[in-house]
Amino acid sequence: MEVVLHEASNVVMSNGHTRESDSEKVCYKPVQESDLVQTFSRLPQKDSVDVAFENVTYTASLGFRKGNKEILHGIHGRFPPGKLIGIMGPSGAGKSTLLDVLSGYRISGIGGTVYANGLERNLNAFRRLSCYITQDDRLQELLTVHENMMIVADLKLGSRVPAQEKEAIIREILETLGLEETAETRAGRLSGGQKKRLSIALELIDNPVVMFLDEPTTGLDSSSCSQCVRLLRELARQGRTIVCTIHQPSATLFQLFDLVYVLSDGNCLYQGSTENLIPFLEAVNLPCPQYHNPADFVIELACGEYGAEKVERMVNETDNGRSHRWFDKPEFLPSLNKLKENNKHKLEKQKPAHLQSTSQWNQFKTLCRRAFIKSKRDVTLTYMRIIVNISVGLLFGVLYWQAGNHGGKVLDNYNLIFSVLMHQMMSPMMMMILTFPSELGVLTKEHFNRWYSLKMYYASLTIMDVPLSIFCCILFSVIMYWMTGQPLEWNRFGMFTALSLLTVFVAQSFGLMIGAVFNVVNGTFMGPCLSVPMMMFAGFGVTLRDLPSYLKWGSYISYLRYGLEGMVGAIYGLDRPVLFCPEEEYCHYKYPEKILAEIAMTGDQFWNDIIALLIILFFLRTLAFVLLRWKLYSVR
Ligand SMILES: Nc1ncnc2c1ncn2[C@@H]1O[C@H](COP(=O)(O)OP(=O)(O)OP(=O)(O)O)[C@@H](O)[C@H]1O
Repeated sequence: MEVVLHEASNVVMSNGHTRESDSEKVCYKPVQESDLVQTFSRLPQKDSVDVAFENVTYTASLGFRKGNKEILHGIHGRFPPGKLIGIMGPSGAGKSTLLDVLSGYRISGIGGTVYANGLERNLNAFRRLSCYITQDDRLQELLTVHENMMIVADLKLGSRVPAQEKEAIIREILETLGLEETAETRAGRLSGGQKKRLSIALELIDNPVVMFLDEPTTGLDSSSCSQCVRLLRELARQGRTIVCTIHQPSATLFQLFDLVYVLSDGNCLYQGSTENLIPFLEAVNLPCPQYHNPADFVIELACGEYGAEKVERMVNETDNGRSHRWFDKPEFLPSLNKLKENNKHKLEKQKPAHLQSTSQWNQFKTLCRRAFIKSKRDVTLTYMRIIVNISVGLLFGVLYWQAGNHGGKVLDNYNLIFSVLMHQMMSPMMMMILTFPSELGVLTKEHFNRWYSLKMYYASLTIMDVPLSIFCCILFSVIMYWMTGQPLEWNRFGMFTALSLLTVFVAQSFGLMIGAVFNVVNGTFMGPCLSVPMMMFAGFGVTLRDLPSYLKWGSYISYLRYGLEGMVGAIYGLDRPVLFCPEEEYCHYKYPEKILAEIAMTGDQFWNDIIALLIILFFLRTLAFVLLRWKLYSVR
């Protein structure tokens, strides 16, 4: 399929005239059954959507006792299908906020009504037809363009579409977007314009009929900007409603938009066709100076450079977006009531459905596959984890050489057990705190665009790390256990390793909980800070017997306490015989019961410790999920 990017149909001249080019001019017509998105023949076909909004307000909370701030002040608007619509305005005018409200990304602090085809928007149904492309391209940079597309095809189309058909869909989209040459290039190595096109391509897989794009041209050079806007225009021509915010477009870029919606400080200054902007300015007695880019001029007006009274005049003329007078052929614009009549029967047929298009199992499988490819591509962290575990194991081995079977080195061995716990706690926890926050941006975008449910993302995140964690833990335990001369009995080694592994999993969950809530800087501070009480209550410095009664609760919630108690039991419990002691030495703790009594442990609590660690693990994993969910929704 060829790349077909039409030239602009009308060129706006600064004298207010428009020059018609040879491409077809699209008029508004009522949305009907036949208004299907025709291009991308292989994609699921859907009806076009006419988006309208009335009296929309958005009030942001400024924080505890700081009150609220109204950002959008009861604006109205109409975004018909088949049009490329640009939301323009100076910085801080409320463009992104309006886009967030219309796309359904913002869910709190909103007033007014948003309509889809004349019917009050049902948020979930609307989200199934739309997508949101963020300003920063949150892509899987380690995956190639084709892999990215295939993963999304698997997530969105599932197994009901055969692999061959998916390949054909991907090829069609990549060719249309001019990305076929880069199919085998990693997303991280693409140019800015290519990344933007890939972001669009990924969303096109399930053929959304409404596309919201936040500043798609930011960071692109003029030729990539124009290529990107032309592409959006072409996608709009296929029946989609494409709404994007745009900062200050050049005259060439401006003319590519069909409709513009100009905001100034949360009010609508102008709503209408691009070519009607100049006549509109003349009508409000603010003619655009000759040879001046009308887009620049209207932004200058919106900034208040020519006085607040002029802004008010324009807001009054458009009736804050209620007026459709400046649309191209407004007489063809169907009324909301008419749209409602035409689409009422669809509302009745609507069945509640999941936001995601495929089964949970399919999402889980695909996310695991993606995580596997990513870990194969970037093996640095994997190697580092293996190397750290080998090095620390060797270091402990050398430092505490054969301390485990020596009656004179029991206290050293006790210190070693605590150090092992420190190692098993700190590295997994810090790894999660440092890596997880960088995933949040991508997760927010993909989750909002309904690629997968949070549950399945979380399940794949939990499962995918298990094999490497087990491998690293066993590797470390074997080296350290053997070199430090711990009792060479399978059951003791098994108990020791099981407790190490559970400590690793609990620490990972603890790190995930912190990483889900805090950014890297705050998390790096909070992680070790919150770990200090865990160490204090582990029974290492102050034995559990000597803990003041009012602090006893601390020992029940410290997961290190169960790790320490269990490991000491595995090494010195189970009726271990008298330890080796050279004749010339005095070995105070050569009877294992003596050390157990000294540190107030019985050595037979293994199963209790395992159960306690499992309960803590379950609790922390659940809490981390709840916090992650809260984090994802709190920003909205
Ligand atoms: N959650 C919030 N709390 C407080 N103020 C907010 C919040 N969200 C947005 N604002 C304010 O609302 C105004 C509009 O913000 P918005 O991001 O929509 O502007 P914009 O037109 O997209 O600007 P830019 O082009 O610079 O991105 C700004 O003054 C911003 O500071």
